Amino acid sequence: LTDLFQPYAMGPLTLANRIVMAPLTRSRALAGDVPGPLAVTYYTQRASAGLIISEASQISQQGKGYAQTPGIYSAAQVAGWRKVTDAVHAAGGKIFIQLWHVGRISHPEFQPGGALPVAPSAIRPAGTVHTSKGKEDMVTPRALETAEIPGIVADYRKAAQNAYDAGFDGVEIHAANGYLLDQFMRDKTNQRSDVYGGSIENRSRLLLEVTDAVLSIWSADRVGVRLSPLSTFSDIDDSNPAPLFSYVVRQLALRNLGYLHMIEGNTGGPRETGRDLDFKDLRQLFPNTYLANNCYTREMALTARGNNTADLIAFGRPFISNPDLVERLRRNAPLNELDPATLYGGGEHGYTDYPFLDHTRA
Ligand SMILES: C=C(C(=O)O)c1ccccc1
Repeated sequence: LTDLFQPYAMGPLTLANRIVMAPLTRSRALAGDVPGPLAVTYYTQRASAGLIISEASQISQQGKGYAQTPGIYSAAQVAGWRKVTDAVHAAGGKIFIQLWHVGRISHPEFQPGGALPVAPSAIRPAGTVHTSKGKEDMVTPRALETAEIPGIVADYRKAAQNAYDAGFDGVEIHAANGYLLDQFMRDKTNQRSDVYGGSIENRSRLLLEVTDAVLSIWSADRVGVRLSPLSTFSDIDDSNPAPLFSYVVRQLALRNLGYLHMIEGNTGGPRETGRDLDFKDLRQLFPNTYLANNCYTREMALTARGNNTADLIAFGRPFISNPDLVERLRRNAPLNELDPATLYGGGEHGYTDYPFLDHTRA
């Protein structure tokens, strides 16, 4: 018998079950990068998740790297998100927002005044970015001055306050998948010689300063951090991830954060990378909730609970095509297939029109 579908106490919150909707970029924000009415429907349809973590939401325009991703730095964005959180709460759900700064994974088209994207060091990422002109190579970013860092920390603090004003139940700091905070932590992208570069302590400094800024707004039990120690997504990597992420997890544990959200393996798969890092070791360092993610199936989630290798399991793509994923997993019912053509951009097709098991619900 499994407890996967039983309530779970996470600090002041009681989650209806141990199934979490992972953050999923859908590129459907409206003008001003405001979540629109379809977002209200989309998240409300999925409110049966024990916890919803919103799509990554940029803390400033500088933190934006993709078309139509929502922000959490303007009054209009806060008002848009308020409609989402009110509707999710009315449906009995719980929702955190993921705070995002893309760093170098961007393009001047998205940047204030057409400026270069910013990063710990001026190292051009391999890969392309979708701009209005189509797929373009990414550019060499500008290395941030040491004096600019406090301003970015302040942007995270303000975004955390905005998240509170927008009615979220908590915030997740996005420190995964090769974006700004990950770029600072990993030595492939951070070759700074100031207090934010070189040693593990220095490369982890920005994440911890951001975490402390968020903790000046939110109680620790409503704050999570997402990490992807072995991911190479967005051309990120580190020469020695085990000691780096052991240090980071210990530091997050000292802050008594509500949860650690771990992408186990390479983002989107494979889970096995052959690298010398054991996620069980990282979990042992963290006393509170461990939220495991990356290609989990129903069987893997049941096994994870059976072996207690994770407290909560986050599902991404399955939640896109199955608004009632929890009920389908509970019944071991068939899952709707994901339509990759409607993952990013567009309107309701592939967003709010996936069917429920009991077809009475639209
Ligand atoms: C925020 C993302 C992440 O964390 O990987 C993302 C962004 C664009 C496409 C897919 C995923």
